[in-house]
Amino acid sequence: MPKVLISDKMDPRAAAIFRERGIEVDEITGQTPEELKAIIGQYDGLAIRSSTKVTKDILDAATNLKVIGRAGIGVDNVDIPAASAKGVIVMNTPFGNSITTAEHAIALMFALARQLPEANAQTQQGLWPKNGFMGVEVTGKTLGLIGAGNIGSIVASRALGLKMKVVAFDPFLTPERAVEMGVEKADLDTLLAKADFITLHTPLTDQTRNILSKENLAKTKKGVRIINCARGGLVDEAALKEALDSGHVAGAALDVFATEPAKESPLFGTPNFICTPHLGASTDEAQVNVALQVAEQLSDYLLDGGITNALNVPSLSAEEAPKLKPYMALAEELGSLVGQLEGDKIQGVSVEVEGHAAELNQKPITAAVLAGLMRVYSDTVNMVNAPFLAKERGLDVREVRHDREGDYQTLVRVTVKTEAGDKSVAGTLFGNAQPRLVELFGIKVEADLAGHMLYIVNQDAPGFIGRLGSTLGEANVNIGTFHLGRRNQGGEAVLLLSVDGAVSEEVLADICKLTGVKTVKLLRFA
Ligand SMILES: NC(=O)c1ccc[n+]([C@@H]2O[C@H](COP(=O)([O-])OP(=O)(O)OC[C@H]3O[C@@H](n4cnc5c(N)ncnc54)[C@H](O)[C@@H]3O)[C@@H](O)[C@H]2O)c1
Ligand SMILES: O=C(O)CC[C@@H](O)C(=O)O
Repeated sequence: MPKVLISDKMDPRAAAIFRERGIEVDEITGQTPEELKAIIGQYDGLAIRSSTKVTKDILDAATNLKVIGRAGIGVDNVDIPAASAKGVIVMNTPFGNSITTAEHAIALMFALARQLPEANAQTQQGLWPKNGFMGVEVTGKTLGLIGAGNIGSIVASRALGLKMKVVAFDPFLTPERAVEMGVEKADLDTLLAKADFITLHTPLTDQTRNILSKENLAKTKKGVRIINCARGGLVDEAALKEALDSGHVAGAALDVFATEPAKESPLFGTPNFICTPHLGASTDEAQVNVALQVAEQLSDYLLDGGITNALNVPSLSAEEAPKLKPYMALAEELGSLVGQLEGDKIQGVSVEVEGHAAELNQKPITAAVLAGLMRVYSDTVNMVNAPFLAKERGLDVREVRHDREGDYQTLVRVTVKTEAGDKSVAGTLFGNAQPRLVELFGIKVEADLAGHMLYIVNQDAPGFIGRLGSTLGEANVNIGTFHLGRRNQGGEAVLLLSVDGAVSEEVLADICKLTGVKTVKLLRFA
């Protein structure tokens, strides 16, 4: 039974789902990194929000971990490259808290426009400050939207409902989508010059870090109000403090800070500055959404191999997973075969699919080929880290999908590029389920790739099989299955034999000495 750890505070429905689906679950929150490190090795899955920092150090201790699920959007608390290198899938729940976060941005915009927190505080102090809080309307004002993805587009729709104009800066926003959203697409400088309010909705990347820098803040309209419910680090906090103090920026609301938890900040106490402690996603509705979603996603993967919302591996729906499973087994066997036969000589890999295979999602098939191929180098390779390892080794990976009708109803072909030329193996599924090799380096040969196998290339000649049988028999090596193919009569022949156990170096050397033998190799399949 797979075991999952919930290490951040999460709606109890997440644990209930794991249990209902037959997964053992522990809920242990508030651990130090050392405490987490001590127990993480027991778990197949880890469900987190933003408090748990999944560092390389934690991942190194996570010897059984297969999947991390973030109940939320941002995954900056997970070392994704380290997870990928370990073959651990990282998933998030990209839509469950979008409305809630967009509403928080709108709430902060109104709080700034009418100085609600300070007016509330002074009223409750008995000051009745009727003349101290002259606000501004949002109607007719321009909202500058930096980042027009899930949350940004919801904010835009709400702002349009409030009769605001919306100007959006997002390099990935197409003109068609901008029209559909009812916003004006602009470059950053135009947005900065036009906006009465600016709201940020991008991830924190090298391009977005300090996107509201001192220089860019200086380009904004005097009296602008700024809202950040996305990620700390998008706004230069020191420059914002200066701009608030000088009155150039009339107000700023931050839900997120460059360092969190933000226990101190030069911004604290600044007039017209308001903040919340990363509450963007904190509503009952959003927390139920993300908890349910993360539990279902982790369960799908751990129980059926379904992959949804993964950030480091192609998605694979729970409906696709059972159809793809035998193909992935076939792909892994073909990858393993070429990996064992050609190993270091491989410079590039092409994965072709035809027939029924061409109707499927090819990415997982390719990833499985690479996993089989790269396993020659490491036992810990799986379809998550194999594409990264292949890239690290500089392998050129290509995918080809054929519409043509071939000899087989379904076929996966793996061709590796070597200095000696391209070499190709192909396989099919018997009865839609049973992987079977059908071609090996241009020679038709039918074989199940399983257990210990002997690969022999020899000159086709009478008497060879008898001599080989005797050599193996004398060495007490039992032959399970025997598959033979040849290019033409008297030409090069290929033999694939399954044998009951490993064959010693001495026996391999004896086979090498048999007349006509060109190559002998012991192969190992799962
Ligand atoms: N405060 C919270 O509690 C909270 C809750 C949920 C999400 N978030 C954060 O909100 C942010 C947005 O989330 P989302 O779901 O809308 O993400 P998203 O991926 O749907 O949208 C992000 C948008 O930013 C755009 N973008 C990327 N680089 C850009 C750049 N250099 N300049 C301008 N735009 C750029 C992308 O094209 C994309 O459209 C994320 O950082 C997320 O982590 C915060
Ligand atoms: O879990 C939270 O409270 C914050 C979530 C938010 O930052 C996100 O990126 O989804």
